[in-house]
Amino acid sequence: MNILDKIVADKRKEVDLKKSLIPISQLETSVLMKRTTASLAAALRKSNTGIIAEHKRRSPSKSVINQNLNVQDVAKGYADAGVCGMSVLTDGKYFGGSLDDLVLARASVDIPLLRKEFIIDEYQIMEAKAYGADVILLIAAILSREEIKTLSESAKSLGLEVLLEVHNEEELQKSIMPSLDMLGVNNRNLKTFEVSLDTSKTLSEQIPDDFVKVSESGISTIGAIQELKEFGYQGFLIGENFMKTDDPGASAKIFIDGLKK
Ligand SMILES: O=P(O)(O)OC[C@@H](O)[C@@H](O)c1c[nH]c2ccccc12
Repeated sequence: MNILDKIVADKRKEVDLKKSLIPISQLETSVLMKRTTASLAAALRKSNTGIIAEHKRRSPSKSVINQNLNVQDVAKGYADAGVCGMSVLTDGKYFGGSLDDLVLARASVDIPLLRKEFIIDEYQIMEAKAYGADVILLIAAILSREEIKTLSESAKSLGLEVLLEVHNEEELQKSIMPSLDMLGVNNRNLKTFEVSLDTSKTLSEQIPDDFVKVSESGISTIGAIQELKEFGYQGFLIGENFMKTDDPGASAKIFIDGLKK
């Protein structure tokens, strides 16, 4: 079994367990259910820099990245740096994240927050809203077209935006539908962990113009962003490059200031 299949198999068990312990009716009582959400797509469209900065403690590809940070400090640091949005990993087993990280980030900043998770069930979308997300990630590699449709429509009905992630042409072609807001191209193959920015470059022309294009993973230089912009990308998801430092917010600020020059 490849790593992605393993993650998804574990996720199904986790979601089934949580559903039986914390029913949706309970999630609905969160005060965060009633709030108006912020738009990441709009923030990216009007930005010249387009950085979405991620909170990621560890990953299956890199093991430990940084376990010593306080998520609220990271969130405030990213917001002060001028990012368009923040991505918060909520998977525990493989990425060391949690829904607590999301809710703590929500309590600290007003910028758009993306729940970075392996979403396979509408229950997780309810959770995303109840714990303060504005945007959810859907990964085409683990979902059928029908599932992408149901899940994205359910997100939209809660006022959440949808970032759909693809890694190849087949995933892209099966996924295009109006209930998506942003199309992300993951430069990292989630099955092999190979990273190449060429993935974003090759797929860019097949992404219809009505979606905001986001390039994800393996981005560490200003030059890379300048190049990706020429392929029509307006959003850039960066995790490790910031998280590996002692002060991810300060690192993001230096990076964003560099982009403005
Ligand atoms: O740390 P990086 O290489 O800058 O990558 C960030 C982000 O793109 C990556 O964490 C990611 C992209 N898609 C995912 C799906 C699940 C988990 C993680 C991811």
